[in-house]
Amino acid sequence: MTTDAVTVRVPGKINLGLFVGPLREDGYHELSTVFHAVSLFDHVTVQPADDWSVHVTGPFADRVPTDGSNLAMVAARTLAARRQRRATVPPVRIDIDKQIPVAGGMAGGSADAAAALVACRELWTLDHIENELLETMAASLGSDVPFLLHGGTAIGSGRGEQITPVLARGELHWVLWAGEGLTLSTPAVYVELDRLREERGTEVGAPEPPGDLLTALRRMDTDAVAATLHNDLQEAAVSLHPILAEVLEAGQELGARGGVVSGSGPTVAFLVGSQAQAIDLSVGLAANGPTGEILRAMGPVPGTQLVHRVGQG
Ligand SMILES: C[C@@](CO)(OP(=O)(O)O)[C@H](O)COP(=O)(O)OP(=O)(O)OC[C@H]1O[C@@H](n2ccc(N)nc2=O)[C@H](O)[C@@H]1O
Ligand SMILES: Nc1ncnc2c1ncn2[C@@H]1O[C@H](COP(=O)(O)OP(=O)(O)O)[C@@H](O)[C@H]1O
Repeated sequence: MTTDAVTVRVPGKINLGLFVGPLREDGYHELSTVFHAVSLFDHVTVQPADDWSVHVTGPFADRVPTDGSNLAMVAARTLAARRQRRATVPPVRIDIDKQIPVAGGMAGGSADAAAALVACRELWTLDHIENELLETMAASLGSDVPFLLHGGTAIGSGRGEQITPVLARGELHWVLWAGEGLTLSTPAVYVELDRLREERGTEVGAPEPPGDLLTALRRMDTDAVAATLHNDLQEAAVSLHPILAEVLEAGQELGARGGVVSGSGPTVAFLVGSQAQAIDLSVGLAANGPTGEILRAMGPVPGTQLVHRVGQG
């Protein structure tokens, strides 16, 4: 049977803990982060075509590039280059249903790259490309990409690309605030953190995995998780977009157990105790908080998953 189209589902992520070490010589910062995949999913479909192309639909589609810079396209071509050592592969048309906010600190581009790797491996029946090699390719595409292959809750170390799964029972309920048209560039936020640290003369040591957060996750104690949410990039994100301080305050006043900027932001993630509380908080934020899109999600959820394969033959 030949496969005509493959669809893969992939989640966005938030960082429950993000501890940033010193700037390394290669331009990256040493990290210790706790990634958490949440139930906002992009769907990426690949099918053979005459030319390479990307087509994006969904609420955030107008903010996503459809040229060769789209990370799903970069990923597919990276895998094709690998395959071409053995045989040529036809170009693919890539369709992305984009539900993860763009340039929001939820790794939507990285998610699409991870999905494209898995979808094209299936489409091109590259069974000899094992998960380990796929992870190496994922890391070459971006520091967040290996986590999106795994999903769940996991520690990221190195520059974030080395993944160790974390035991986390049960579910966490989230309300996400994504500023309409508000974006932040990841490198710009890291640069701002370095600037703030230099201004203050802060000594920066090697980042450590956060023991208190990991214990709270093992017990799935929502209040303890809320109390240990932490992001070293938050002050840099707030410095670049001061409205984020108002968003964090509004969420707390409206009943969130805890709140944190996700990754480099500007998406803000609020933790609540149940689905009912998530509905209450999202209604409150929509009515009384700073203007933004309010989304609800739960985590942890799995990483890339094959959801559909259409074949003939
Ligand atoms: C901040 C985080 C937290 O999970 O996520 P986002 O908020 O972007 O989703 C990540 O560290 C982002 O990872 P990702 O978006 O994959 O970044 P990459 O493409 O690897 O790197 C883009 C740029 O970010 C900076 N960078 C990234 C990772 C890292 N550990 N140190 C860095 O200084 C570097 O300037 C690098 O050139
Ligand atoms: N498939 C994609 N989805 C989203 N953004 C993409 C994609 N491919 C490339 N980009 C670019 O990557 C930038 C960062 O997007 P994203 O991964 O959503 O944010 P973040 O790094 O904050 O998590 C966007 O501004 C966009 O120009």
